[in-house]
Amino acid sequence: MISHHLDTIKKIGILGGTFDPPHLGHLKLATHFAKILHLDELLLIPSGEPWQKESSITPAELRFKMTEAAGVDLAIEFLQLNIPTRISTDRIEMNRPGPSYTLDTAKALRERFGPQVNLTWLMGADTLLNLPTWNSWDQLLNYLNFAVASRPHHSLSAEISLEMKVLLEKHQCIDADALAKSPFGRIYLDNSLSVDLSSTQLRDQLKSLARSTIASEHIPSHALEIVTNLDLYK
Ligand SMILES: Nc1ncnc2c1ncn2[C@@H]1O[C@H](COP(=O)(O)OP(=O)(O)OP(=O)(O)O)[C@@H](O)[C@H]1O
Ligand SMILES: O=C(O)c1ccc[n+]([C@@H]2O[C@H](COP(=O)([O-])O)[C@@H](O)[C@H]2O)c1
Repeated sequence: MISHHLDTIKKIGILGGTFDPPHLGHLKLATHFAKILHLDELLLIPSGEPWQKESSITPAELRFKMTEAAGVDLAIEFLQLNIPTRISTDRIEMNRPGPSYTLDTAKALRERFGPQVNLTWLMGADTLLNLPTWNSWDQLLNYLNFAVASRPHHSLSAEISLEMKVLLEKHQCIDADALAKSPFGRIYLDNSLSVDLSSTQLRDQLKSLARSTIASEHIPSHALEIVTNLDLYK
């Protein structure tokens, strides 16, 4: 009876990022969590004003277009893998003026979807390590769960701060199912991903002569079309 009720709770995953540009690391993260968390929906949310990034980032509208295009590649992958999660790219942070604070987004999504749904913010290990620098970070778990994927060069065990240890002691759950049962307030650490890719590395590679060969292996094809057509990152 109880488990039947829990199975009917809607599960929404959120992948926020600068996406400058989107890459296969983002797609693998999304695919992995869509599968193991049995997500009904996945929102890709390009940050409007990523206040911790350099000022030289690509304009938000172009990053949105690339993210939306990457969403098409992701949808094709989901179809091939029989993952029923619906994907959308959301303007919520682009429509809000000022620095993009995740807490504002979390509150707005909670309003939009209601108190019952499972809202889970997907992230790589680097993001969890950086969390204590975010605006009002200690309030985020009142609205969201966190699903955290391992990422090369960002070791949680080696780099974790004392405040993050305290947070994990209080909120960490043992498996993906436990997280899926709670609308907010849980952290699940997952060790199965190891994708050695970053947007920074790709932007550097796109400046080089071997631009097209390198990029096509690591940037989803519809997003790469925009990069190529607009000659981005040269
Ligand atoms: N290779 C990866 N493995 C696991 N998580 C990743 C990977 N790449 C990005 N992510 C996660 O995706 C989210 C959005 O990342 P973002 O758009 O900043 O990409 P990035 O590659 O980290 O960019 P940059 O190199 O510009 O910092 C973050 O939570 C980040 O941890
Ligand atoms: O809320 C904050 O202060 C905050 C600070 C840094 C990053 N974030 C969010 O974290 C997500 C990943 O960020 P980034 O910088 O790795 O692209 C993205 O959705 C950002 O808006 C949020």
